[in-house]
Amino acid sequence: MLNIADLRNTTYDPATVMPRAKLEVADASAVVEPIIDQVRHGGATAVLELTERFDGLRPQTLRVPTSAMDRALEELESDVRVALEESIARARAVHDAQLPPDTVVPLADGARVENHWLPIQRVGLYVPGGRAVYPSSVIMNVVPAQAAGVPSIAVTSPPQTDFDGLPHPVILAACQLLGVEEVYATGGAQAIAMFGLGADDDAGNTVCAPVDLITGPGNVYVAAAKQAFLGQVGIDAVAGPSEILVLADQTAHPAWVAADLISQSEHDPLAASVLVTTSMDLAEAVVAEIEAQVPGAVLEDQIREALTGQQSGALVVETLDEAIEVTNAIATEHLELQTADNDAVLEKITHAGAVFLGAFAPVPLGDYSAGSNHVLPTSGTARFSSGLNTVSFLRLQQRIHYDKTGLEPLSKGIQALATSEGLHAHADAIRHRFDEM
Ligand SMILES: NC(=O)c1ccc[n+]([C@@H]2O[C@H](COP(=O)([O-])OP(=O)(O)OC[C@H]3O[C@@H](n4cnc5c(N)ncnc54)[C@H](O)[C@@H]3O)[C@@H](O)[C@H]2O)c1
Ligand SMILES: N[C@H](CO)Cc1c[nH]c[nH+]1
Ligand SMILES: [Zn+2]
Repeated sequence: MLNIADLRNTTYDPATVMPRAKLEVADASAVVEPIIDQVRHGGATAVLELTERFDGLRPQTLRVPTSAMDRALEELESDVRVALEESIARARAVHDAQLPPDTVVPLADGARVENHWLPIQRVGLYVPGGRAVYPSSVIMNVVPAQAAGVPSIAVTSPPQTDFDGLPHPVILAACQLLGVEEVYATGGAQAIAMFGLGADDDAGNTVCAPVDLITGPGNVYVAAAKQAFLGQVGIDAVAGPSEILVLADQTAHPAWVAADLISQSEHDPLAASVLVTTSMDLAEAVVAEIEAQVPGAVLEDQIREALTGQQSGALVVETLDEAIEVTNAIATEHLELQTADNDAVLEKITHAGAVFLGAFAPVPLGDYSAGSNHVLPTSGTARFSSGLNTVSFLRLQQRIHYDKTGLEPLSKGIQALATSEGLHAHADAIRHRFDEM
């Protein structure tokens, strides 16, 4: 089911050896443009109509009523509650530690600059709910926003047929545990449009106020809609399907590697599961394990489609350095290191959204409870971006404090620079303060 490519004694390009699945974002953009337009003109009623069209059911109200939120928490199974609370506590510890300190930089007498971090004022957090529902993504979006001090947090997730057109009750309960009261029952591009534009009811009352930043993972329609708002509203990332790469040598445990590769493939038929190894014996054992573990899996069809796609496979290379080079070139969302000396390999890893070290740090640990964030850069964007974190919800404001003593020694130099740029009014603004014009 997982194809093995033997790259030993061959010439290959690490950058193209493992192509990603083709994501039809352009096609999805054509679908989402009219959806966004409809929300722009029709507000909350349009969001409800579109929800009915794409999710097959119309929520009674777009905003989830408080009574439903309370009920979800009351009815939450105790083992799930305990696990959510543990996951929240660990995520809080990690995300609170990401809060950068303000700094004051004295530069000369009467001259200092301060670096001051400000929270984004209002954020809209998307929690997927199509093929699967993701209460864990509530935690991964809300906790960093709260760590950053965001005062206004709204969450949205698609309505579920089995739950009266409300988002999944565990999603609502997770919101309750986190103290988030503003929750909407809509998904897809219409949810992103609601956040980006705001939505009023037919009488002109605000149902959802527009947000300053939209974060959270989602399918290709969610990604295309986020892309459409780029530049108008902050966007964390335009996410692609989930990805795992396991870099392993002969010391790895084949059944566990196989299970980890299968785990991420159940997210999406386009999910990427890749093994990069120096051991043909391991590659063959992992493939045999996959053949044994997949039949009968709950999401077997989806798993098979993902594992047999061009984006998934096992690559056998000659040396550990080659394995590291291929891994860095792929720049995967999740990287597992399962080698005899993971710390030495880690030193050479430059590109990966998050790195999981050793046999007892599998990706599902990070998906739920490690404390790290599971909203991570996909599609090779780990080359230039980070996973969702506390700083994603902050803006750096530089505060410039100069008095006359501070400005005077720079006066002539600024005038010279401004004149060299042909910007004489800039020079004059300085000159006015020290010379008669
Ligand atoms: N990176 C992460 O942290 C992370 C976490 C969880 C999930 N994910 C990924 O998020 C994705 C979730 O996708 P999903 O589909 O399950 O849920 P989703 O909530 O992203 O999308 C469901 C919505 O898509 C809309 N939709 C469906 N078909 C449509 C169509 N033909 N035209 C217009 N709109 C349509 C519907 O409105 C529906 O509510 C998966 O790819 C998963 O791998 C990523
Ligand atoms: N692996 C996903 C991110 O790619 C996150 C997730 C949530 N629940 C389970 N998994
Ligand atoms: Zn996962």
